[in-house]
Amino acid sequence: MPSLGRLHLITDTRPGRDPLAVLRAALPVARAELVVQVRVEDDATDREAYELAQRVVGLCRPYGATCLVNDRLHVALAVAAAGGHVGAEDLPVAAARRVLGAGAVLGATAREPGGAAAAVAAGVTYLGVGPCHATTTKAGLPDPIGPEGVRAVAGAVDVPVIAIGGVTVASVPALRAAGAYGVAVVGALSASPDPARTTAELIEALTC
Ligand SMILES: Cc1ncc(COP(=O)(O)OP(=O)(O)O)c(N)n1
Ligand SMILES: Cc1nc(C(=O)O)sc1CCOP(=O)(O)O
Ligand SMILES: [Mg+2]
Repeated sequence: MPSLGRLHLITDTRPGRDPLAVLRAALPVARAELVVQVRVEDDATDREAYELAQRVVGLCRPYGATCLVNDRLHVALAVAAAGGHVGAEDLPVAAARRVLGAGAVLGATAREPGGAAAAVAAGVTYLGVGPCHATTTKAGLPDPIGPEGVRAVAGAVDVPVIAIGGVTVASVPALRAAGAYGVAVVGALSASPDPARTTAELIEALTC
């Protein structure tokens, strides 16, 4: 399995957003360091998810970037994505691993060390850990765990920890210092007036 990219861009498919424009700006900058997670709204159809994921796979290929699909693992298989991401309301990790196969990239959400260790034992490639900071992108999340919450998880597992939730360029150093291997962002890129520049800043903060 190739090494995991450090910058995870999660597609923002809320009304008025243009996830493919953001992706086109980020790809030439981040290249193989970019992991794109196709995440659609809950009320999106499988056909919509499939068509978006197909386009993302095609855009990622020339840059060696990785495409994952959130929740809908049948869509991941259908577009030959590199893998998928699951959380507490999705398929259990062991089942997701069986669906995707041994060679796939499989991420799972973890919010504390116990859940993280269980996900590792069940076969994840990486963990999405958060919410690190307050976010307006997703409702219904628990209170932010901050860098200290990331530190607790990172210290308990031996897979890459991807910090998520309210992550900005400014918050990356503290998250890295806490043991995060990389970060996942929605708003930091989709709301940026200059996504290419913000990508460069995120990559610099993640790799310096
Ligand atoms: C990298 C990463 N971490 C966490 C999540 C959240 O997944 P989940 O808890 O399943 O919530 P939804 O994204 O499905 O609403 C993620 N997607 N990516
Ligand atoms: C989809 C998602 N999952 C989270 C979690 O903590 O499980 S936080 C989140 C949204 C991240 O968006 P932004 O970068 O705009 O804060
Ligand atoms: Mg999910």
